[in-house]
Amino acid sequence: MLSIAPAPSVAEPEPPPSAAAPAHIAGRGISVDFAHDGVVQRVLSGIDIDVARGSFVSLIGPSGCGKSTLLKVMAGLLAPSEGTMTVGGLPPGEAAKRHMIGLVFQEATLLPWKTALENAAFLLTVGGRATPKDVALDKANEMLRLVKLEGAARKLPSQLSGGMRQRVAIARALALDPEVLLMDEPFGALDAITREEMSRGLLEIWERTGKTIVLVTHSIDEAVFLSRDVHVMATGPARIIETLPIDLPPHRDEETFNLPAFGEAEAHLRRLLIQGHAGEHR
Ligand SMILES: Nc1ncnc2c1ncn2[C@@H]1O[C@H](COP(=O)(O)OP(=O)(O)OP(=O)(O)O)[C@@H](O)[C@H]1O
Repeated sequence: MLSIAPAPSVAEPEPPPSAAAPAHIAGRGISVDFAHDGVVQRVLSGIDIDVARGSFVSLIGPSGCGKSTLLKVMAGLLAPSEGTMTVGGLPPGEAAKRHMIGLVFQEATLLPWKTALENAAFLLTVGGRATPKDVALDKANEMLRLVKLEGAARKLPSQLSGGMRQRVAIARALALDPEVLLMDEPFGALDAITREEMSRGLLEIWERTGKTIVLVTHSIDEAVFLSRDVHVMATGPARIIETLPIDLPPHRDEETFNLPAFGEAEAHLRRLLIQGHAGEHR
């Protein structure tokens, strides 16, 4: 089980935002068009989304509906064709430049010739605001402790399991101390048990750090277990068809799966996804 060791310099979670607090991530009328052989395909259409500071939300929807595309707009990796996105009140590209955004993808994409520790330190050692190497390695060590991987600091990626590599990728993203963590199917390539362990570990990291987390996942269970809100997308072109607040106790553990509210949320999301696949919301 991925449990979390003390990490003294990590900020305590912030108090819950008041109803009047502006959204940490705010998208208004987001549309994205891609051109193929001169034909324009509208992938996202008029999406409005608000993510409160310190919240944990998931995006779920049928394969190919545009979840990753929406995450890329939040990350500043893709400019919307229409609409505006802000992160902490800034355009996402500007927020990314200020290290306000951390990214974790399905593949850990570690540098194979660097150790786990050096990989976790990597983003701190590149770019215009590079940190001195000893400071970067101290921070990376602290992050490896946070993801319970300090014992593997000197190992190369080829000597780590898939789950361990993904934990290094999470440590690397957290090392810059971003306000926002955007995660695209981070556990998609892992087996079911490792995936559950990683989910519980991620929840502990979120509870400790108070980051704003947006997770793209295909797993309804994972979305319900981890999220405060689940945004459900449908295809053709993608829209958010429902935002479901997850009515479960704030602290979640093994027992959470047995609560009636868990089963109800899961069944509701399953129905919405089936409708989304069938395009009933078009
Ligand atoms: N750079 C691109 N150029 C052209 N089309 C693209 C590009 N990126 C994504 N698409 C198209 O946009 C649509 C949405 O893709 P996206 O990866 O966002 O979906 P997704 O919901 O994340 O899918 P999955 O769940 O399978 O990962 C797809 O039809 C895809 O082919």
